[in-house]
Amino acid sequence: MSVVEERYEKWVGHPNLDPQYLDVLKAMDAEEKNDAFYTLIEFGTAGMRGLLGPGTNRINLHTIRKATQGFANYIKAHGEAACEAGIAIGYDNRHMSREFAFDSAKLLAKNGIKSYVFESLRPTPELSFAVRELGCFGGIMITASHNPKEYNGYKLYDEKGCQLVPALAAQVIDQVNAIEDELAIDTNVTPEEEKRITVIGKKVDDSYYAKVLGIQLNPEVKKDIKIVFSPEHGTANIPVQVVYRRAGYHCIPVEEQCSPDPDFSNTPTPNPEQPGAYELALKYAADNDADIILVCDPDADRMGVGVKHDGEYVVMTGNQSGAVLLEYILSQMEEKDIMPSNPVMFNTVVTSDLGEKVAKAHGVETEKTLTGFKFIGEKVAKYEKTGEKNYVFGYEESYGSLIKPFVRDKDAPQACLMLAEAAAYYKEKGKDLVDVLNDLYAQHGTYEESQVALTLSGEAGANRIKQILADLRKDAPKEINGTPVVRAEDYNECTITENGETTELTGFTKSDVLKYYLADGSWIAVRPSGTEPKCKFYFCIVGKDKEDAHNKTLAYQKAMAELTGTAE
Ligand SMILES: O=P(O)(O)OC[C@H]1O[C@H](O)[C@H](O)[C@@H](O)[C@@H]1O
Repeated sequence: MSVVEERYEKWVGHPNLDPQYLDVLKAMDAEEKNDAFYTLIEFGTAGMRGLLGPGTNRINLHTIRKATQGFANYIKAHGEAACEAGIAIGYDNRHMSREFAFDSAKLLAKNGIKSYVFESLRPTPELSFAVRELGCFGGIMITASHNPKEYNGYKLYDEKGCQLVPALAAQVIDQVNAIEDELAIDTNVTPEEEKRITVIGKKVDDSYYAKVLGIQLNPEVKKDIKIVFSPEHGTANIPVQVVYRRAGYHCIPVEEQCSPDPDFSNTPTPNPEQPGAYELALKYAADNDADIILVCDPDADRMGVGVKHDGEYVVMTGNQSGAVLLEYILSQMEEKDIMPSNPVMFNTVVTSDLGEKVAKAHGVETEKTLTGFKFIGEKVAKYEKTGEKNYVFGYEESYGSLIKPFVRDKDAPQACLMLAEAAAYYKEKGKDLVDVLNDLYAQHGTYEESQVALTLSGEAGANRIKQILADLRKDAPKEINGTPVVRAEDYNECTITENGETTELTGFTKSDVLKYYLADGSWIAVRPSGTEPKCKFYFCIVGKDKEDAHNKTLAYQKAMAELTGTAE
């Protein structure tokens, strides 16, 4: 019997299989079976994420229990104090999120570990906040963030409110892998054990909202702006609306997308990276003559921005909104003379260079990390301890940013408040946020950042993605679209190749990323997504003007597609 068959038979025949899964298992065809069982679901960029359904490669009660039992063993290995400090647990609006959260709490309770579970859905950043606010040993967030409705996921946090970085995740994974039978784990608790579970809500909310309101740099700014806001059926709804109300901003919610809905019924996609997320908000904006549009992903760690500019709405990329936020924050810090000593800003190796230039112009150093806000969270905690550098901002191209590090993950409620403040501030000066971006281009060069993400699902897709990277390694491009590659970085082999010489690339955990710097100041990077079945190509292209940058982008995109055999 093949491994797939063996695993499948074990699940179908197991007395502990949760009844909801039996019919689905029985109805699987060969391909579905293979996909559900060919591997064991793994931890990626942001924890464990996958399709909902039965199988070892799926998110379901049994794989979640296996992960939680592994986490419980890891907590117990840290002693009684860790079990007493307990784990904060949050969840979003997705199918099974609440069930997974309370099921995990019960399993922790059976293991003698306390937990603090939110009474209803909450943002990922609030969970990160709650970990430290409640003095917990760690946290669990049940969410698949921006993925489609068929997905769910499991993010783990350490006691600093930061998602587990690879070195810590590896310790948990060892514990998880040591569990042989995920179906044997049961979560029935005695009344005595159940006392270890505490339901939390308003008190933590109020502390979090107070902190969010505290980030304002110009609370007295004239709040003469209209904001259309969509939580995309997710967790941002209440927090963002409360924060706006308390701060005095006029926010027009996209009513159809405010109710928590696991099917995301009234939005084509809840992902601010995709145009569909803005469709309804754009209609609201036009009807209400709004100044800005803000949309958050379901777990409220990402924010997408639309801006009315010359009578039209322009949707910004994460690189653009990040650069604008950065410019606003740094310029205000300077103006108010509150820039800390040794200021540092964080972004990632696939974030546009524009941010680094903006930071430099304000005397702020940039440190780059791999993709995954956990790496930024880790640095925040490190520098807070050493006092060596002072955090001023962190963001990624994937629409996530963090203004103040009382949260150690991306925080959309904070970003929504600061973006509104920036819009109001510049409006008083006769500018919109696209004008601010254009000023940055004029000062630092015109950039066009884009991403081509190829969806390659299942085992075959995963292999294809590996092959694309392997082929690029085997036959490294010397030029792309006729422009010489002047430097190549391989984050897996840890090498830099420049002027025919290869040196060591240090400072990063090994990761399957390739980055090519071109003679015209542009760069292109390739990596597999760690949250979705996608191969991502990133383009950061510099041009003489917008048209030039755009034409070059199209040419580079075509050249990369040809080079990797991925042209349609
Ligand atoms: O490119 P991926 O591996 O899919 O990751 C894209 C993004 O996913 C999540 O939102 C993470 O929290 C981010 O830190 C990351 O940038």
